[in-house]
Amino acid sequence: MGIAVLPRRPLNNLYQQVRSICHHCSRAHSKTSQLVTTRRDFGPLLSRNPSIPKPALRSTNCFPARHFSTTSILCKSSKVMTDADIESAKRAAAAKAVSDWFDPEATHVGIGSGSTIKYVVEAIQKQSNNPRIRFVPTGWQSRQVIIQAGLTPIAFDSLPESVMLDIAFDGADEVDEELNCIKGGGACLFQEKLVAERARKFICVADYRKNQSRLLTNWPTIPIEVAPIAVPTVLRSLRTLGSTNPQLRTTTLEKSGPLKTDQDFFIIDAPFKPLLTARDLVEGKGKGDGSDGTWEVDRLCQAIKRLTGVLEVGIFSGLNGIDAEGLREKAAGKSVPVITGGQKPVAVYFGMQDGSVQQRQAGE
Ligand SMILES: O=C[C@H](O)[C@H](O)[C@H](O)COP(=O)(O)O
Repeated sequence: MGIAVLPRRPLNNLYQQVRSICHHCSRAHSKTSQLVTTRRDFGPLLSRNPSIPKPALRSTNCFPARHFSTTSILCKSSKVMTDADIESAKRAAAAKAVSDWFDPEATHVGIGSGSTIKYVVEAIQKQSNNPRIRFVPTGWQSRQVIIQAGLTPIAFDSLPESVMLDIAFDGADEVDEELNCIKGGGACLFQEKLVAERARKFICVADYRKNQSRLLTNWPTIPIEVAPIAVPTVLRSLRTLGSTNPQLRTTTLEKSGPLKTDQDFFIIDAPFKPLLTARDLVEGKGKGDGSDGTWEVDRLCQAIKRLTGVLEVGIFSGLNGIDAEGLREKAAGKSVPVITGGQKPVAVYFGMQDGSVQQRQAGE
């Protein structure tokens, strides 16, 4: 099941905006369709909607369901998905991704953050007990997952200059058909981008809810990591770029104030209209530079990144590891800047509702 929200309306009006679409039949549900929801996912966003009630069966037309992990929508033609089903989907995708891409003889492996990555580490553990592999975490939680699995972490800034990671695995909040990703739903994005760019190949693992043709279809906002002192300026600038209601992310405990990242920075969540792909630009579906209200993924990422006070943007776009390697080979021996790996995954694995795993590779 997926939830779509009418674009360009303030987040606090979501009660009026939500409509639901069945991933299985791709039709909007009637007003009598019901959801079972849980507060487990999207926690940071809940703080902006303190009046959100406890998990319950509710009518889809009065519930901000896209800010929750939707565990079932009672549609005749669709499988009812429980939390356990979604976790199984993540585990299946992780197992397949690791089996296809993890080399037990690797020396350095990047490990992302979030709820899916623990299944990746679980699958790695089953495949290898090679003590020589060093695992590079992307934040505090990621490091804990590595340590608890009995694997050996190495800090990103301890990597020898010449070392590139053999591979990096990570999750995503949404992936489009060109494999651009939104990341940072769990407030990790800066270190994830460092690690993805340092890897020869980045492999993304997610469940079916993240599989969308365009970014900002189901996931509502772009997470942006910002220096605390710059928050008001960046919020203003984001509005001029076309984000209707960018919000500083707070913790679920209101008195704790803004949520802090691993760098002690803040996160702004900025909604935009669904983003164009590079192909959309070629097909003339919009200018993609904000001037006509449309943004192409990579251009929006660059425009936000240029704002003073922004540490990093939760859009992973541009080159992937294979593209970057091609450029490195072309540049060999020439005095050009070092080209690191790409931000985009070379392959994405989605755990599907029916228990299967759908794989999408760059260039398909
Ligand atoms: O900030 C968190 C990271 O970008 C995660 O990789 C992303 O939010 C996906 O997380 P999950 O695997 O929990 O869906």
